Amino acid sequence: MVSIPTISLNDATWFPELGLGTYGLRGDHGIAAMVSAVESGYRLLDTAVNYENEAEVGEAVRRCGLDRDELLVTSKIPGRDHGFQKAIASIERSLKTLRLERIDLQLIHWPNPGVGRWLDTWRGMIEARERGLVRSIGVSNFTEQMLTTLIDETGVTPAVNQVELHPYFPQGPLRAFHREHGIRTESWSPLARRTELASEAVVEQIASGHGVTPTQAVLRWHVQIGSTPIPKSASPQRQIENADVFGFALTPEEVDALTALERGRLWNGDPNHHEEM
Ligand SMILES: NC(=O)C1=CN([C@@H]2O[C@H](COP(=O)(O)OP(=O)(O)OC[C@H]3O[C@@H](n4cnc5c(N)ncnc54)[C@H](OP(=O)(O)O)[C@@H]3O)[C@@H](O)[C@H]2O)C=CC1
Ligand SMILES: O=C(O)C(=O)[C@@H](O)[C@H](O)C(=O)CO
Repeated sequence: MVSIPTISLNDATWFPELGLGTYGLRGDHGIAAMVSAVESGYRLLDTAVNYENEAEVGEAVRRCGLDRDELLVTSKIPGRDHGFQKAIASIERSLKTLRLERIDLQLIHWPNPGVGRWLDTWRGMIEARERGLVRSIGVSNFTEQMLTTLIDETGVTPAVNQVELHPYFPQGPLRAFHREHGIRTESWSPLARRTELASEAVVEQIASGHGVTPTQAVLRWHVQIGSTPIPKSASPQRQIENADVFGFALTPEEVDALTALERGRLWNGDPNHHEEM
């Protein structure tokens, strides 16, 4: 079993330095994959209303037999549920589907600028936290400008911003903003969804120097730039490989060499334009 270290979020709750993405993990196979991840040491399961697997995530939490307080579940409000009351109702539906009494980290999945209600949605999440439905609140795919508005208008700083982040899109300016405001960065598609990243010469070279796999070198890079990666894997073996990145360290030069792979977003997901209902 791998021991995954934790950090403190800006609301003084704990948060792991690495978690499990669950997009595409559904049905009995999905539950088994999540349970095996928890048995390997994962303590954070990342879901969303739109993944249509909250029922499976809740079942995995119950089946793995750990004390509920030892596990964190993240879910995300979709664009169709934006608005103050609609956000609260969305969270209540998620709790019902999960069959859990609390969501540990609730995020706004995408700002959906065309809907134009992310600020009201944030206010709804603040209310949901006050009612004890969720423990921590954060956002996903928010820009510096949007984060500034949330903070200025409500006085509540998101605990987390989960964004596309990998060596091809290292998000330097956004990470600097997060650091300045005490927002934890979380990396989605941390392996760039297994595009050619793992076979980049520089990744292979760094990995072989440490006696680890290219995937482990990439995940270690996330840890060292201060972002929590949530790699998805359905395979128990690959889950262990992905989590086993806390026994070696990249040099600052190696971190920089991976960051230098930057070439931009891999998908058409600019939060200023992307709409996802
Ligand atoms: N907030 C947002 O807007 C978004 C959030 N997310 C979240 O981020 C999570 C992770 O991102 P995702 O897009 O899934 O992409 P990842 O970068 O995590 O890549 C997942 C792919 O890599 C493969 N893989 C995983 N580990 C290994 C390994 N060690 N060796 C070889 N192949 C491997 C997986 O296959 P296999 O399962 O067979 O191992 C899968 O095909 C999602 O599951 C979701 O929870 C994702 C997109 C957007
Ligand atoms: O997986 C998620 O959480 C998403 O939001 C995806 O739809 C993501 O936006 C995507 O796949 C973009 O191509």
